[in-house]
Amino acid sequence: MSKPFLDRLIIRKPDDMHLHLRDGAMLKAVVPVSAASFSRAIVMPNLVPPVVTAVDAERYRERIMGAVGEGQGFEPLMTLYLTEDTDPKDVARAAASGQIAAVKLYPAGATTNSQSGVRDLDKVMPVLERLAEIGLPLCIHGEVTDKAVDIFDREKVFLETVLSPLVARLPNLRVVLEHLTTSEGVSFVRERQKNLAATITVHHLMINRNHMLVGGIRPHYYCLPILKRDTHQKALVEAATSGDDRFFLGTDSAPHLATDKESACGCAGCFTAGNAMPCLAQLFEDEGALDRLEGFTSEFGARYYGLALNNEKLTLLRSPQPVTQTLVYETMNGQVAGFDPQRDIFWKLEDTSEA
Ligand SMILES: NC(=O)N[C@@H](CC(=O)O)C(=O)O
Ligand SMILES: [Zn+2]
Ligand SMILES: [Zn+2]
Repeated sequence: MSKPFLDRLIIRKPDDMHLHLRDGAMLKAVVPVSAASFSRAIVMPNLVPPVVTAVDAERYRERIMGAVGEGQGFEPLMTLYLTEDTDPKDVARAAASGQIAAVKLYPAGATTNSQSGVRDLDKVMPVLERLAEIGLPLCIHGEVTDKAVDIFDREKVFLETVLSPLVARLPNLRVVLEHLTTSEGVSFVRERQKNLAATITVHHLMINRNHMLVGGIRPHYYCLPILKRDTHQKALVEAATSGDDRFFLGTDSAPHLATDKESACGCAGCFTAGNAMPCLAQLFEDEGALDRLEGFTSEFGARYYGLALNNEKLTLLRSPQPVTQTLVYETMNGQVAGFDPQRDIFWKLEDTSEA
């Protein structure tokens, strides 16, 4: 028997556990896009200059709130950018006052605006020890930066040479391995009993490196960690749709101006905030796992971070025809390309703009 046909899906409003909102004109353009689908977001601190102190985070939070659209609700959950000069006492104070939800570790040079990140893990050990004591999560961009390591292997090598010894040394440190891209990463998370979870992005679930490189190079799919081969994509889909609560959504929606990506040396990042939820509804439906979407997008992340679940709802509608995706977003400084999932998406957000 065929499954009952659903044309409306109402779920607890999602949280985006990994999001880039930038600043200035870009911030104004992208905050309302995220707020349409998400109640809360873990906001990445890789601005220029980075969000390093509690005061930086507080000011940034205010700028974000100033960009939330009329009638929208949105709660930014702030993070601090870990540097080799970060003071453990400052972090503990900011955590105790509720100003931050996590600290973010960027290996220096690994990704966009990571120059101020960590070169020598020993230098930040006092901060990590304090995080383990107070139970504040450490979000990690898990790639090595060694020039000798192939870009497609950088996550796997990070797990072996950095994360494995780190979690052995600090078993009480609550880690979020961000934007997981490999089957090795999926296994690594599954094998640990506690204090390790991973975010998975929409783009790593929907596409693989062939979509980026076959028939022409598509700069809007260039992101870090770089898209891997389809076997890894399949492992991520399996993890995300399995109902295992150690895997949850972090879109890593990372807007750059189109001109900065369509370039001889283009920026890394995919802007997925606008159609993240319709894409995921399609993916979970195609996998026969629509009943597991809500856990992945709206429950597992909140629980890992020790947050109450959202009470608001998000309604997704299924249309009989594929829905045209928004591929161009305007900002005061230029255009940003929306994510093209390269497959038919029948789901869309309910339009709540009319009274
Ligand atoms: N993911 C990306 O490709 N880019 C992110 C940085 C990051 O999350 O690594 C960005 O800030 O542009
Ligand atoms: Zn990253
Ligand atoms: Zn990111």
